[in-house]
Amino acid sequence: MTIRVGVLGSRGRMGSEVCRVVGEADDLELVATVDEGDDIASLSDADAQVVVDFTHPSSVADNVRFLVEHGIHGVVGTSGMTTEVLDDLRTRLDGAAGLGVMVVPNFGIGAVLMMRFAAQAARFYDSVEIVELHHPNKADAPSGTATRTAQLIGEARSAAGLGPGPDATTHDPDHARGATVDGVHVHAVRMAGLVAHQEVLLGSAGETLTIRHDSFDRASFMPGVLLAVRSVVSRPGLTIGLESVLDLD
Ligand SMILES: NC(=O)C1=CN([C@@H]2O[C@H](COP(=O)(O)OP(=O)(O)OC[C@H]3O[C@@H](n4cnc5c(N)ncnc54)[C@H](OP(=O)(O)O)[C@@H]3O)[C@@H](O)[C@H]2O)C=CC1
Ligand SMILES: O=C(O)C1=N[C@H](C(=O)O)C[C@H](O)C1
Repeated sequence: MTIRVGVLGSRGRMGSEVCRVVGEADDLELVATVDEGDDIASLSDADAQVVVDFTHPSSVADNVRFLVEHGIHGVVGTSGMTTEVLDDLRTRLDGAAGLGVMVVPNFGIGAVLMMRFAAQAARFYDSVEIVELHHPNKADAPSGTATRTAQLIGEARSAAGLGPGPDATTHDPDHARGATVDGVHVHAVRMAGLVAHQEVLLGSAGETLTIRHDSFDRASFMPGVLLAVRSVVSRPGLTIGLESVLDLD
């Protein structure tokens, strides 16, 4: 059975790639494309079954609400879905039998593994910090991937009974120590020439471990996007990340 797919943010860096790979897939049909200024109703008018969102952190929550209200499955790559928005979405999906939304902080298979490895390593180290590095056109900081990684590390550290890492800083008027997400320092670099990269640095007496992932091309995200599009139709409710469809859970 062919899945009817719509794309939100279709003229953007990610959305345009998604349109291309969906168009090339034998089991998917691109039925609607929407970008800034277009009417979102064209997604429901075209009877899209699954819509992929790569828009902007300021619009993604409203977009997903539209999808749920119209009985359309969602695959969300856009960053900036807060805990409050996710909780609200979970509640809405509870009342929408059979409908699924996947919110995926990073579709790169290597990035999913990096997050998993970082969470596994977290309990063995006193210190952990994240450095995320992106192209300079990125709107938000820290990245969705870094935020998710920090949450997973924070959960692993609390489950292991670990408190904050050692840090004698008492004076940091310009926030040189970066943002703090779930107790983990996150540093954001924006630089011409980059696409999407992240290092997780872990340290204890006499050693460090660095886990690094690099997306050099947006092609790296496409297998994960296609996997989510094909999976979401049989995954009711809210799914966060690709881990469960990759059998990592
Ligand atoms: N999960 C993942 O693996 C990945 C996630 N991302 C995330 O995806 C998002 C998009 O990234 P990227 O493609 O680089 O960004 P772009 O700015 O290149 O693309 C976003 C597109 O969406 C359009 N847009 C903005 N608001 C709306 C709206 N309300 N309805 C329809 N279209 C809209 C923009 O139009 P205009 O330019 O006119 O505003 C633009 O064409 C970001 O949040 C980014 O972090 C990116 C890569 C991978
Ligand atoms: O804006 C990007 O480019 C990316 N955004 C996502 C994020 O915020 O983590 C995923 C990836 O890092 C690329």
